[in-house]
Parts: sequence; C-alpha cells; structure tokens
Amino acid sequence: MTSSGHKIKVVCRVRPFLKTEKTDDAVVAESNNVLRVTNPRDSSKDVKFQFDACYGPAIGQEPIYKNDVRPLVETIFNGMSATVFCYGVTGAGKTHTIQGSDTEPGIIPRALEHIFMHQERDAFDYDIRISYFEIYKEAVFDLLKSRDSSTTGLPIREDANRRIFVAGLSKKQVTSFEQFDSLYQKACRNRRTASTKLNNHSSRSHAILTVQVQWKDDISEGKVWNGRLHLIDLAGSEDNRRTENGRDRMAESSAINRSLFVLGQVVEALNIGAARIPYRDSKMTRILQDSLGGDSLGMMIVNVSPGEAFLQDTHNTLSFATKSREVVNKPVAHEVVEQRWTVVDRLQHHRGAGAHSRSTIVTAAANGSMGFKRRRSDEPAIFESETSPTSAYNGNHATGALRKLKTTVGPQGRHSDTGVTGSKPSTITGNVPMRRSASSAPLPRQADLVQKVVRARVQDLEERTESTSNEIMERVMRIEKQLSNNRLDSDVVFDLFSPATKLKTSRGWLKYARELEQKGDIEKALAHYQEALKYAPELNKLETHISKLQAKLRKQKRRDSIKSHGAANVRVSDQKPEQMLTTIKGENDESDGEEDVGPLWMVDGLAESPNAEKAKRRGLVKSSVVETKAAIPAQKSLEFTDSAIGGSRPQAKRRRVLGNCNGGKFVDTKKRIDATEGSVHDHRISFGGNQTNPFILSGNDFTSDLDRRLDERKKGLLLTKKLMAKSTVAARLRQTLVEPPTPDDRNDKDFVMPSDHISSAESDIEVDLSKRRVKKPIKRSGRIPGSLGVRDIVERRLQTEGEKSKENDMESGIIEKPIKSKRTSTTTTSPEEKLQFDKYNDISIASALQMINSAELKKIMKLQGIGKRRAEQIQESVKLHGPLKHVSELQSRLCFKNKVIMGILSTFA
Ligand SMILES: Nc1ncnc2c1ncn2[C@@H]1O[C@H](COP(=O)(O)OP(=O)(O)OP(=O)(O)O)[C@@H](O)[C@H]1O
Repeated sequence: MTSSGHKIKVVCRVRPFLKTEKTDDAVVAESNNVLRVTNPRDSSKDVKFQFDACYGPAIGQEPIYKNDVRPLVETIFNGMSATVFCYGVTGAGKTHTIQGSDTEPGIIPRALEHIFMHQERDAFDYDIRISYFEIYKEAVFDLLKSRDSSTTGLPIREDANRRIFVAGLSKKQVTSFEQFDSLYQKACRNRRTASTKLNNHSSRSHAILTVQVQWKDDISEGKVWNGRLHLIDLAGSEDNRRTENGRDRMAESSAINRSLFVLGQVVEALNIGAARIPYRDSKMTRILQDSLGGDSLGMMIVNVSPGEAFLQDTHNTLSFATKSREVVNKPVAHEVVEQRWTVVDRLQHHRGAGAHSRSTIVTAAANGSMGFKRRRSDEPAIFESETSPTSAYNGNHATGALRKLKTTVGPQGRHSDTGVTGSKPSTITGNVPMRRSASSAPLPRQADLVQKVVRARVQDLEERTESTSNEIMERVMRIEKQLSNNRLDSDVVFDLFSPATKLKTSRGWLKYARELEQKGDIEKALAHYQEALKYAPELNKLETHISKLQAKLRKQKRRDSIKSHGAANVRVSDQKPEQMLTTIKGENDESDGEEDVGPLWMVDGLAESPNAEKAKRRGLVKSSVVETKAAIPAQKSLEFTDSAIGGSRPQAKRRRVLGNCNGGKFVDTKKRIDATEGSVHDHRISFGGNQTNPFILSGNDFTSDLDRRLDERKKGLLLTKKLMAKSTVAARLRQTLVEPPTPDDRNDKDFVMPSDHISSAESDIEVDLSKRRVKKPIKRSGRIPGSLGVRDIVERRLQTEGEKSKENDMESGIIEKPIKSKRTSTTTTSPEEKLQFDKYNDISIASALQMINSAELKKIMKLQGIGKRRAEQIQESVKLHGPLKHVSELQSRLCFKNKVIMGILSTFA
C-alpha cells in the first residue's frame, strides 16, 4: 500500500494437469505466496515469482474465495467498488476460477450467494441489480439480452465526470440467488465460446458481470449507498501457432491479443507514472479503467497452466502479473448524492423498475440535490453513474455514518474488519484518502419542501413519460447506435438540437445566405437559405424569399443557356412565347391529319410538350425537357438557324413542326436543310423523335443519347447515319469501283468489268459530297450494252422506294428502309435489267465492304452477324477475284437485310 492508495492485489493460481497432459514440475507453488517456475531459456535454472497469494493445483475453489475474494465482496457493503479479474493464457483456468462448474462453483456464484446472505441477514433493504456483458472483437454485447446476427455492439461512454459506462446496458434486479442463477446461466449461454486446440470450451470474449448493491442508510441521515462488484473473466491470450486457429478464430484471437497487449501497456504506463495511460486503446481497458489505477479496489487472479509445455506463456503471464502488482488504486466509498439518469434509465425506471429507485431520487433530492441534475461523482461505473465519492470508508471504520451502522449491526455485522484486513496482506487497510461529499444535508424543513416538489415532479414525469416512453426509448437507442458507429444522421442531429439552438443555427445560415445574395451568388445563397429554413420552418417569409430566388435563378440559368446555345445554333428572336405554340402532327397518321398533342415549347434549344406523356405514347417525342409556360422567357422565342439533317418522312414532318415553332411561321424545310447539309454536326441536341427515327437537331446533348441508343439497339440505321456523315466514304467507294480487275476476273465470262462502265466515270462522276448528289451526268460511252451506269443503279433503287422516299433520300442522302420489299414490288424493271441491277448492286456492296476500314467492318460484322473470318475472306477474295465471285453469298447474306450496306450505297447516290 502506498500513502495515497492501494496496490492491486495479485493472486496466482496454477491449474492441475489435465488428463491429456504429461506431468512435470516446471511450475510449483513453493509457499503460499511464491511460485517457482523453470526458466524457459535455461531449464537448469528456476525463476521465483512472489504474489499476494499463491495457489497450487491441489487447492480448490473455496479457499481462494474465502481468503481473497470474500474480503473484497465485503467492501461493497461499505459503498466501495471492487473488481476481480482473471488473467492468463488460454486454457489456464480463468473461466473455471471465476465461473466454475456445478460441482465446483467459482467466484461468481459464491459472491452472489454471499451477497444474498447479507440481504437476508442485514437490516437493510438492499436493491441488487446485475448487468452482464461481453466484449467480443472490440464490441460490447449485453449478455442478459438475447441477440441475433443483426445485434450491434453497445457504445461505451464517458459522462460529464469522466466516468465510463456502457450505454443501453440492461440492469436486472435480482431478489434471490435462484433468480440470479437462472438469469446467469442463461446469460452464460449467450457468451461466445469455441473449441480450440488448447481448450475445448475456450472463451472468445471478455465477460464482465457487475453486481450493484444499493441501500438507504436511515441511520446515517438517510443516505443512499452504492457498492459495486465487477467480476471479470478475460479471454485468454493465444499463440495462434499452437491453437491452430482458423480464419474466424484468428480474427477473434487477434482482438483478444490486442486488448491484452493494451492491458499490458496500461499497467506499464501506470507503473512508470506516465502522463497518458492508454485506457482508450481497447474497450476492455477502457471499461477496466477504474479497476486499474482508478478508485475501486482491484484484484487480479493470474491463472497459469502447469507443465513445461506452457513454460514460455507462464513466464510471460507471471512477468506481467508482477508488474501489475505495482499498480495503485485509490478506492473511495460511494454515496448516492445526485442522480443523473440517462433517458433510457429513466424510462426503464418508470416502466416498473420499482419503488426503490424512485425513493433514491427522492432521497437524493432531500439531500439537497435533485435527480436529473449533473452529478458530481467520479465513481467508477459500468452502470451509468449515480453516486459520488464520500468519506464513508476507511480501513478502520473509525468515523462516519458507516461506523455507526456497523455498531448497530452487531458482532455478526457486515463490515467486519477481519473481512478487510485479516491475516492476508490487505489491499484496503490504512488511510484510504477520504473524500467529502460536496453536498451537505439541508435543514429538515427545507428537506420537506424539497421532497414535496420532487415528488410532484417525479409524478409528473411518470405521467408524461408513460405515454411517450416507447418512442423516446427508440429514439435514444437509435442515437446511441449511431454514436457507437461514429456517425450521426443529420435528422438525428437535428432532433438533438433544442429550439433555441435551432433558431441560432438558422440565423447563422441566414447571415451567410444574405452575404452571398449580396455578392450575387444566388445559387449558393439559395442553398444557405434552404438550410436556414430547415432549422426554422416557421419562417414563412423566408419560404417566400426562397421561391423568389428559385425563380430568379431559373431565369438566370435559362438566359445563360440561351446565350451559349444561341452562339452555336439558336437565334433568339423577340417574338412572344404565345407565338411558339404549335401542334405536332401524328407521324404515323397516314392521313397526315393534325393530331393535337398539346403546345410545344422550345426552350434553351430543347423542346418539350407539356402534354409530354401523350406525345411519348404516340412516339412523337422521345426526349425532352418539360418547361412550364412561366419558364419561357417572357419576351423571347427561339428560332433555329441550324437544323436537322436526315431525310425520313417523319423527320421531315418534324422539321415542319420546328418551322411552326419558329414564331408560328412555316419555314421552308428544304431551304433550311440546304443551308446545313453536309456541314459537320458535332453539336447535337435532341428535339424529340420516336424509337426508330430519332430526330436530330444540333447540340451536344443528343450525341450521348445517340451513342447510347446505338449500343442498346444495335440498329444499322443509326450506324448508317454515322457513316454517312463521313464524306470520305463516298470518295473511297469511288476509288474501289475503278480498281482494275484481276486476271481471274477477266477470264470469268460472267464478270462485268467495272471499268467498262465506270472507267470514264472516274472523272465523269462527280459526287457532290456536301449534298451527296450526282451533279454531272455520266457519260454513257464505253458502257456495256444493257448494263447500267451508277446513276442508273441509284435511280432504279430510288424508284423502288417510291417517290416520296426518293424525295427524302435526295434531300438528305439517307435511306431509311430496307430496299428488299420495295424492290420486289418494282414493276418497271425488266428481268434482264433486274439481273444487271443486282449484279451492280452487289458490286457496290462488295466494294463497300472492301473499302470499309477495320473498325467500321467490325461494327458491321457485329450488327449483321458476319463472322470475322468470313468477312476477311470476302474482302480478300474481292481484292483478288473481283466482287462478282461473291455476289450470291453477299446477296443472300447481306443484300436484302443489310441496312448498313444500303446506307453506304446511298452515299454513292
Ligand atoms: N483449478 C482447476 N481444477 C480443475 N480443472 C481445471 C482447473 N482450472 C482449469 N481447469 C480445467 O482446464 C480446462 C481449461 O480451463 P478454462 O476453460 O477455465 O480455461 P480458460 O483460461 O478460461 O481458457 P480460455 O481463455 O480459452 O477460455 C477446463 O477443462 C477446466 O475444467
């Protein structure tokens, strides 16, 4: 013992050899406090360790309890806190010592029996409560509650007095040993154990049982006393090379080893008087904080295994234990002078925890301090704090109320000095530093008054909490859980603020918002105003202001957007929005009748029908942005100076729609197209369009949409359009067509020399790349009689598509539909001509295939299902033998189904 405190008592226990173990005398209890151990480094030498007590393998449970634990248990009836914990490597007998078995009950059952014996014997009405939890992989779990896989760990908290407690831990009142026993047995089954190579029933967690004994001392001016006993079974440190733990066990094991390592560091730091004690580095040390260098009485039972096999472990354990003997605690007795219950406690209390707690509050108040105030206590606790240190205890019980009490109880009294001092080296004798209670009892009259007020408040609280307890309980638990996970949802935080704080916070946001608004940063200001509103939803004016700002911001954004779009492809005219109202014609409507799908607004280069759903259902509008009427700039309408490419009929129709939008005037579609044809449209936006015929305007937005659709639908049509955009396609196609035939080709009587009809065309045919139109007539000279020129081919094909399609194609250069059905219905082509047509068509196809670069080829192959090898073969063969060799295959494979090739052909047109 030091002048200012008590050293932790360290007792060593050697377990007997198990049946499976080979006996030797490596570890021997030489006397009742000396252990002799063979030096693991040099077996010819021994090392001796001295402890407060030492128990050999032959000693049973009873002597340990009687000699060393019982005196500590006695101290709790003096309002002290005591801790007993078992330390040692796995399989050394910790659980056996603390818990025991049915035949050999350990410290826990014995201590409880002892406590209940007091209850029967003493004149006081003890309120005995237990809590039992385990620390498993650095998470705290309540063992008195059943749990499932979703159960999360309980948080460890520190209260205002820096006292540690486990938040949300259940406390069960027990009135008899039998009741405790059944509760405890059940709880033990909840504890995590597993079989390892070194212990069939190895504890995988640290288990902490706390027994709280509280009573009212009517003799000593009605004070309420609070004693606690913490009985701890630490998980054993493990050498995983020996345990042969699997992955799961390893994770447990590393958590165990780590916490024990921290325990070692804590002891080390305490011994050297370090400024920082690393209690916080593990949950176990944090909880044991008050038992290690704190203000409770501490005792460590060091369990060691006998035999040479464990020599190194034993040596390490004993070295640690020796160090721990130096740790000094400063025990104090605890009188309940104030209460600061957690909300959960209060609720639990009011749900029926019994009259005792209530009387505690009343008593506390009568003592000059009201429950629910901040407590002053710095008592160690695993339960939430309820007490404060007082001067009640010293080893001789020379003074104070407890002395009176002891005298009253008589010779069999609870606070026998022998229990504390005795023959054993006492940990709690001597001059324990005395702390005076900060409170002093009020005068009797005042006390009456206070009691009355308190009763009224308690009653009121009971009534109010009854109805809302469940809800509050849930909320509190939610907060606790979130805190334990180091995260707090904003709504929870919000919930925690008081009305005054909310108002203050709101003001803070408002201040920033105003500053930002003054600077002209409306977007940020708006965000700040919205935050402010969250905290003060009652501010109606603020709500209105926010709406105004939102409108302002929308306008501003639109203006900016129009400006930027206007530069590229939109001209802003001064027409009124009403003039932009239009209707869309039903695209599938053969009669071309007008179908009202609602007004079409054009804003920022995008279009939308307010009746968008209807329009979408009809496949008229594919993608769009809905803008309300109010959102249209008041004085402006939009006129597109850059417009669509594409030549399908529906698209043409939509172009008209676009024209209609243009201030209500019909704009000559053709003219507009002419103006933009052939230009590179790297800016595209979506104006609308249905699934198969996307309607393309200029602007960036559509490009990604186009790509997406391309991917999704794998439509040759879209790809065709892409290819068409490349003017080089046509040029390359031309080049291919004039390539000289191979000798094989010449020998083939069916082969028609391309040069025969095109050779001169190389210079004659002039494809206007920008308009994709053949300008100069082809010279017919040198053409094989009956064969067709390129222009003829094109014309034939266009004929088959019908006049309207032709018109479209000529306008835009895009052939949208497969040629097959139309061509077969052609009546104007003679069989002979048809044959020629097909041949030339196929020449074109093959040539087209040849000229396509590998990336394009890949796409085509993918889309059309042509194998890579086959495509390469065709290309090679076309190079060598000329295209006609493959006409039939290409016909069957491609001609009538390959939209891509048709599209390429159309480029040539
Ligand atoms: N004093 C003893 N007398 C008889 N048997 C004992 C004694 N101490 C331990 N044993 C036996 O040794 C084995 C291991 O003991 P125990 O489970 O208590 O070890 P432990 O230290 O708690 O191990 P772990 O840390 O792995 O939980 C058990 O079978 C137990 O019955």
